[in-house]
Amino acid sequence: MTARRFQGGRLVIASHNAGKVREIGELLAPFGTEVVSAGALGLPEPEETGDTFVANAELKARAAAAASGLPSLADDSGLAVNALAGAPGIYSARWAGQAKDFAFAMAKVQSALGEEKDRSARFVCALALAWPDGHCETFEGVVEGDIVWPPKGENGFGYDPIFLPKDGILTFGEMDAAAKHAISHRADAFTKLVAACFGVGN
Ligand SMILES: O=c1nc[nH]c2c1ncn2[C@H]1C[C@H](O)[C@@H](COP(=O)(O)OP(=O)(O)OP(=O)(O)O)O1
Ligand SMILES: [Mg+2]
Repeated sequence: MTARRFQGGRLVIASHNAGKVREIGELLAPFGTEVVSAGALGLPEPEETGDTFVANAELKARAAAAASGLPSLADDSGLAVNALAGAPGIYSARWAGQAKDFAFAMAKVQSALGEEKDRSARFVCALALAWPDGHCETFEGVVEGDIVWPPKGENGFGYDPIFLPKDGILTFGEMDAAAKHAISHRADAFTKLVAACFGVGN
């Protein structure tokens, strides 16, 4: 099955996370797509009742497309730590609580790991592009790495200061945007989305 192509016009970024909205804008910049965020349109933040990243991305994209009447792109992502059986996983945002306190969420990851030797983890990103008629395309990306402590760097968002990508020397929190986009889970998912829905001749 070939994917449905994005035909141009306005695209809703169906996220209420400013860090994500910024990164998605940077990743879409080369395509000249006119974007508007869910927040700017005053769209509600749907409850994330899915039990996978893909299910939650689909649910957010479909809700935004139905409410706005525009194609909508959602991102559901998170940090999965191997020694914690994949936690916080789809609960990554919820670990930061109502206050969205990621210093607290990062400390929770570190204390859950304790003396554990296996600090391997991955960031996962599911992207869903939904149209107002209910059609939806989904893509997944991943980046492998390790949890480090203490947190390092002021760049990025969320758990970036404790994520050291495999074979890297800087955490995502220390990298500039371009360096993160060269390897991130979000950029990996984007490459697949672009090839399927924005590419020439499919
Ligand atoms: O590149 C990343 N660098 C650091 N942390 C990250 C990243 N990508 C996801 N994360 C963490 C933090 C985020 O809060 C959570 C996603 O949770 P998730 O529900 O998908 O997003 P969200 O609630 O923050 O915004 P929204 O649902 O409106 O898009 O995983
Ligand atoms: Mg969310």
